[in-house]
Amino acid sequence: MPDRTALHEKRGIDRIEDPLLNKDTAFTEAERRKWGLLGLLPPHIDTLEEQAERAYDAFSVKDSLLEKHIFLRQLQDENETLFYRLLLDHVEEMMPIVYTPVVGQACQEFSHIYRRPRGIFLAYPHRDILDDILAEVERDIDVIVVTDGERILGLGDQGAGGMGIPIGKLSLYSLCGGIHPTQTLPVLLDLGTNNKERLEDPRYIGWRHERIKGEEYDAFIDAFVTAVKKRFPDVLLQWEDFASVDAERILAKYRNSLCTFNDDIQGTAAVTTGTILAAIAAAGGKLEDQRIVMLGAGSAGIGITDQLVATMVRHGLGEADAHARFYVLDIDGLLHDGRTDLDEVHRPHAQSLKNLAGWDCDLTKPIGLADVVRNARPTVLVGVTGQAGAFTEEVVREMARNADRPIFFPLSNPTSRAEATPTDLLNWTDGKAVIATGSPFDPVVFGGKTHVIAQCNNSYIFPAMGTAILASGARRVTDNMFMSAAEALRDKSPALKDVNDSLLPALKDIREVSRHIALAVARQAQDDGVADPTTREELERRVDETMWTPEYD
Ligand SMILES: NC(=O)c1ccc[n+]([C@@H]2O[C@H](COP(=O)([O-])OP(=O)(O)OC[C@H]3O[C@@H](n4cnc5c(N)ncnc54)[C@H](O)[C@@H]3O)[C@@H](O)[C@H]2O)c1
Ligand SMILES: O=C(O)C[C@H](O)C(=O)O
Ligand SMILES: [Mn+2]
Repeated sequence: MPDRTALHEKRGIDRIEDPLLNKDTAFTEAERRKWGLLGLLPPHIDTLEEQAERAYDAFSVKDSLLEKHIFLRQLQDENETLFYRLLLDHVEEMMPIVYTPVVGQACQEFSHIYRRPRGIFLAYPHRDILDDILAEVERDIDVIVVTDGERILGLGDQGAGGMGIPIGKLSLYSLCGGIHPTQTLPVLLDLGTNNKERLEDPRYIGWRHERIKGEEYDAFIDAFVTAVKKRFPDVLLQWEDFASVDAERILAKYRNSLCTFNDDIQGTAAVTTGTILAAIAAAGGKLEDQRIVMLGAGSAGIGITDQLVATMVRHGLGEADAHARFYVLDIDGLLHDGRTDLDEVHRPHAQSLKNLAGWDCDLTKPIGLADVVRNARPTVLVGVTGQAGAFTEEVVREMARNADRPIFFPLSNPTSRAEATPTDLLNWTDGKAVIATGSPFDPVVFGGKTHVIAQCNNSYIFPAMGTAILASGARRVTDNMFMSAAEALRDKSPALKDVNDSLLPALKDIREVSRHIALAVARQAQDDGVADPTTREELERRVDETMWTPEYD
């Protein structure tokens, strides 16, 4: 635990204005006297519960989702304990407001709804003094989430507005994983933006410049990582919403030199593997018997395919046989070994043209999704394109002709980017579709049956990853840790007990689920030798100790 003694000495209005110390109307009479707060506060003394009820009333009268987001963000900046108490009391209602999907709109509108700063903005013109900037952070930090804002959900380049994402992700570290908010730091690397609308917007708060790329970009990232290692040597550094090429290069370069992971690649892979395993187990099948189409070959698509291949290999399949079960498509169609435009990351995922002999389509032209589904007769279709409607009616109906319980995962965020809606999927498959989405959707009633739609979002994984790493003192993040997370999530699937139930546990149980995953991951870190061994009881004790519940000290 960091030493927060110095911060605790704040008095008067400074104490009220510090969101980590503020109790507002819940300061007791004794505290008001001790800290010079008498007169600054109205005389009534509330409990935290009463404050949460008042805050909920105020939240409820806001008439747009963005207004609700602004309200909650403001509360977070005023009183973090109350913010998290309120969120925990209303997880299902409020998580979509502070996180996906509304956070997407908040990033797009960031410069217009901006109230006050949170976290650290590291802009390119300050590239020589990143150390000095981080040295000014008063607190010891255990978790950083960093973005350069270039691929914000499926909404593209949002420049400095991308800061909404690290803020939202870290809110979930505290809400779901129980990491104390004092220990978290959102970071925005401002290397410019190529979003014309932002550049032309007089209100834009970012560095008004086209994006820096190439060697200068890499040097900036290197200076950032060096500065982080110097100021916070043991920090967990999570990369989020970078363009795919940068995401992969950065992860490969730094994953063995500090405790770090990329959430879009690895967190997404773990949640999707866990959810697919649950879907298949619930239907009585085996992963290694599936034929899987991955629509989208970016960070998410490649990360998910890699982990599913690794899972099949763990289940006894040879690596080549496992790869042959996947059909991965990018914007130019199916990846196959006849294509000359594939890079190193994509080549292992290319189908062999030999395997496609006999396909009823022109193999010399780009092979689209409809061709793949007609010929390969897949049982699972995952969408990670950022393209709404990419699962067309034709494709979905074809899937339903070939599989009893076709599995559809339109995972793109936010809601407006989902490859298909659950309602369409159920209509087009006569209710046979097994569905999980990236953004939250309401349950759908079809044929008199209510289908609860699981939200297959990396939010089931990354907060637990943080808890596990802090509790175990892990020094690196291994692939096995993500495998353990996926399996631990699968084991919590309500569908394993009742095939008609949701594929994933309800968000109201997210703390319990995160704790379960965190324990599995922490144990794996020990088994992998990246954390020091302890007894199981000791590890459990540390996980529980790491998980803060929002209460006033
Ligand atoms: N549910 C989750 O937890 C989760 C996690 C990560 C990403 N995502 C979502 O997945 C989407 C993609 O994320 P990413 O990081 O992989 O992005 P990315 O930009 O790295 O990759 C997008 C990929 O989709 C391909 N593509 C685009 N249009 C296509 C089309 N019409 N047909 C076929 N392929 C097409 C591109 O060629 C590219 O390979 C985003 O919308 C993001 O919000 C969801
Ligand atoms: O942010 C999310 O909701 C999930 C994921 O990290 C994404 O980029 O879409
Ligand atoms: Mn992301």
